[in-house]
Amino acid sequence: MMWTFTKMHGAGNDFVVLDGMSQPIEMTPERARALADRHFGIGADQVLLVEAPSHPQADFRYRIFNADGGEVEHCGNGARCFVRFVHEQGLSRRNPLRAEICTGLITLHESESGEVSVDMGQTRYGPEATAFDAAGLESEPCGDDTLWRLPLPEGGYALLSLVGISNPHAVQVVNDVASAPVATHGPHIATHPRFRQQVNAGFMQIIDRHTIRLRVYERGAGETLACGTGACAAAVAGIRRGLLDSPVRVHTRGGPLLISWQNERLTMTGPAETVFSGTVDIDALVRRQAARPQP
Ligand SMILES: N[C@H](CCC[C@H](N)C(=O)O)C(=O)O
Repeated sequence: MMWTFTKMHGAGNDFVVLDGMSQPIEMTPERARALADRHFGIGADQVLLVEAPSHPQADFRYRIFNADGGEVEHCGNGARCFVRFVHEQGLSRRNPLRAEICTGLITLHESESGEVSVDMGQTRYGPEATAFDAAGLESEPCGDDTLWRLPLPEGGYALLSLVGISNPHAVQVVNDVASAPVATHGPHIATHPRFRQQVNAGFMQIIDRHTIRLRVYERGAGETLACGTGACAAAVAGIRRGLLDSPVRVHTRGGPLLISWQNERLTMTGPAETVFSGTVDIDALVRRQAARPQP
């Protein structure tokens, strides 16, 4: 079966975007993995699927699949690309758009300059918001936040803020993101059994009260050049810890994002880029990848 797709990115976090309105698309973990594979497929951090909504007030349903094939709750950079895609493909001229995600509705607005602002929906905190098993674990208060001491393989512990932006985040402060142990502590935290649904592991460096640098080891994708929900989680954690004030400019390896958090309303603003479009024989792609010799 031939699928038309568009390759896009938001601050370097890249996506395969599919219009499930004009073509019959049934997404499976195998198909998402095959599309996202950077050597045998198209290559992306996530696959985004645009569908007709089931919520009466939504314009579209917006589904997100990580490179490992898992369907997840939210993707901030993807949301900006989603609204650009809908407008570019002529699926709707509405602006702002209302998209249905698993926890409700988010509102997206594309400005004349091409920047996109997203009302990121609900923000929650703590173990309940991140499916974290805190039993028997030490914690410490920090401003309005609670920091959890997650033991590290080499001894010591990571001091984590737990934030839900519909998807789960564990954020820590580091002295220097460039030298932070993202490649080792990232997967340790992201796949730690205490996180029953795994977690996105954020490493933020405080520059001043309105500026941070951030790296995120993403659940189901590994380190990405940018993570929109991760930028939101880091800004919220920093504000709750008393280290930051809204708005927060978040410098990621793929570019800057602006996060505003006022009266519990969380807004992210940033770029969305279309790279190319194409067609792919999805069944042949999955078949070829299934036939690959195992190392
Ligand atoms: N890896 C995330 C989904 C993508 C989030 C990120 N790409 C963003 O821009 O928010 C998760 O498993 O919750």
